[in-house]
Order: sequence, then structure tokens, then C-alpha cells
Amino acid sequence: MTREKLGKDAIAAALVGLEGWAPAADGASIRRTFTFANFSEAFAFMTRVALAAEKMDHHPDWSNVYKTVDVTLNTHDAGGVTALDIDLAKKMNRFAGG
Ligand SMILES: C[C@H](O)[C@H](O)[C@H]1CNC2=NC(N)=NC(=O)C2=N1
Repeated sequence: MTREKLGKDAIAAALVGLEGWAPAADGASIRRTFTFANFSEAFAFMTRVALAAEKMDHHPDWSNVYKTVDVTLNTHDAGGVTALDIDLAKKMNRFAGG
């Protein structure tokens, strides 16, 4: 998986069909808020994502309040969005069931 930084157009193209994700205004990250039925569902999601992220050696910036999880993805090493972030976003959507 490449750590090549994606431009605004490439990010927009990669996000087509990737429900809920939007680029930040500066194009340096992508974001989604996940909302679950309750805290247990939110935390189970975070646990699944954490294991996948560790395997990828690619980690989300996120916060959890009750049943919502706010996620920002970017590749620190590249200073922007790369294919790794798109891949992790896809995995997150699968784990969230959408
Ligand atoms: C040494 C290690 O591979 C790096 O620090 C990894 C760890 N997790 C990471 N996660 C994210 N989101 N961006 C990175 O650049 C990154 N780098």
C-alpha cells in the first residue's frame, strides 16, 4: 500500500461510494462520525478497528462520546491522505455495517 499523498481530486474520487466520509477543507484528512445504538456497540466497533489498524500499522485519530465515534484519518508520515487512509476508511465502514 502506497504512502503517496493524494490530491483533492483523487481524494474525492476515492470517497465516491464510501458512505459518510468527507474530506477536511484543507484536503489533509478525511472524516466521518459513526453513530451506534449504544456505548457497547460503539466500543465493540473501536475494538475491531483497533486490531485491524494495528495489523496495518496505520492508526486513526478518533474520539468517543457515548454512542458516537468521531474519526479523522490521515497519514502522518505523508502529511496528508494516502491509499492507507482510504483502505482503513473502507474497513471501518464494513465493521460499522455500512
Ligand atoms: C513507525 C510506524 O510505522 C509509523 O509511525 C506509523 C504508525 N501509524 C501511523 N498511523 C497514521 N495514521 N499515520 C502514520 O503515518 C503512521 N505511521
